[in-house]
Amino acid sequence: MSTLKVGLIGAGGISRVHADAWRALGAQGYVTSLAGAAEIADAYGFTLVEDVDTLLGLVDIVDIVTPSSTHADFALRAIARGLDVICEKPLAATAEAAAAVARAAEEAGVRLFPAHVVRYMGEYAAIKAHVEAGRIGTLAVQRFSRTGSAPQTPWFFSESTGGGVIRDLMIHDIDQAVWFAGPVATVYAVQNPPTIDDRVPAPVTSHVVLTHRNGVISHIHGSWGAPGMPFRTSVEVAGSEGRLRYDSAEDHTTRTDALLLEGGATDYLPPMSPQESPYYAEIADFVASLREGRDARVSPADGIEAVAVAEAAYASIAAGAPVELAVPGRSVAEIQEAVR
Ligand SMILES: NC(=O)C1=CN([C@@H]2O[C@H](COP(=O)(O)OP(=O)(O)OC[C@H]3O[C@@H](n4cnc5c(N)ncnc54)[C@H](OP(=O)(O)O)[C@@H]3O)[C@@H](O)[C@H]2O)C=CC1
Ligand SMILES: O=C1CO[C@H](CO)[C@@H](O)[C@@H]1O
Repeated sequence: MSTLKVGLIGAGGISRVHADAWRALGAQGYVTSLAGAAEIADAYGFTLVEDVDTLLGLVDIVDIVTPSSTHADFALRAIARGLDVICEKPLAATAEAAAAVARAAEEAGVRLFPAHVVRYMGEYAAIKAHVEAGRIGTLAVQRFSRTGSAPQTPWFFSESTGGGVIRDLMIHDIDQAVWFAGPVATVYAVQNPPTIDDRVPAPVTSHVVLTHRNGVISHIHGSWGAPGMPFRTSVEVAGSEGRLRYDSAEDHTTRTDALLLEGGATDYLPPMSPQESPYYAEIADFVASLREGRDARVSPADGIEAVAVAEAAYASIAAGAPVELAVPGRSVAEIQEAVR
C-alpha cells in the first residue's frame, strides 16, 4: 500500500491532535499555516511548506484545521486540484457554503469528510447502538450538555469568523441529536448577553431546543463559561421503556464512567474501557473508507445539516422565536436542493 501524503492547513490547537493520528497511521505529513507551522513540522516530522498552493501540489489528502470561516475556501481549492478532504467542524460557516463544498466534491469525484469527532466517542456510539436496539423503547426526548473554558484565540468569539458558542462548540451535540433522532423540523435558541462574563467578548452560554421530524425533542446546552476547567459532557436519552444517561468524569475525550441504563429493571451497562483517541478513530475511518471505497461514519450531508441547524439557532435568537429548519432531510441531494 502506498504511503499516504497528507497536508495540514493550519497549525493551531487541534492540528497537533490530528498530526498525532496521521503519524500513527504512517502518513507522510506536510503542514502550512499563516506563521506558526514550523513548530508542528518539528514536533511531528512533517515537511514545512510555505503556502497553501504549494501544499496542494504535494499531497493526496488535505486536512483543514483553520478558523472556521476559511474552511469552505480551502476545501474548494483542494477539491479543484482533485484532492480528498477532511475538514474540521463546522464544515463551513453557512449551510449554503457547506452545500457548495459538498456539491463540488461530488462533481469532482473526490471524498469530503466533515470531522464530527463525537460520533467516534464510545459513550455516544454506545448510546446510539442501545437506542437502535430498542433498549429504551421509542425515543422521546434527549438532553445534551457541554461546558468548559473559553478558547484561546479571538476568532472563536465572532460569528463573522465562523465562531460563536453554538456554531463552534454546541455543533458537536447538534450533530449527536441528529445522529440519534434524525432530521430536524424546528429550532428555538436563546443565549446570554455578551456582557455576562467580561473575560469573554461574546455570549458564552446558549440553550437550543430542536424538534425532530419524528416528534423527538432535543435540549442542547453549551457554555464556554467555566474558566480554567476541562470540558465536561453529559447526555440523557429517554424513551417509552427506559432511559440512558452518561456524565463524563473528566473531559469529553475520556470515558471512565459506566453508562447508566434505567428501564423496567435498573441496569448498569458494563463500564467502558479507556479507548484510543476518537480523533485517531475518525481519521482512521476516513482513510479506511477511501481505501475500501465505502462510506465513512460521517457524510457531507451530516456536515451540512449540522451547520444548517446552528445557523437556524442564530436566526431564532435574532427573531426571538422558533424557526423552521431551512434544510429539510438528510440526503445530499435534498439538502443541496433546499439551499440552492
Ligand atoms: N473537533 C474538535 O474537538 C475541535 C475542533 N476544532 C476546530 O478546528 C479548527 C481549528 O481550531 P484550533 O486549532 O483550535 O484553532 P487555532 O486558532 O488554535 O489555530 C488556527 C490555525 O489556523 C491557522 N490559520 C489561520 N488562518 C489561516 C490561513 N488563512 N491560512 C493558513 N493557516 C491559517 C493559524 O495559523 P498561525 O498559527 O500561523 O497564525 C493557526 O495555526 C476550527 O474550525 C475549530 O472549530 C478546534 C478544537 C477542537
Ligand atoms: O470540542 C471543542 C472544544 O472547544 C473548542 C472551543 O470551543 C471547540 O472548537 C472544539 O470543537
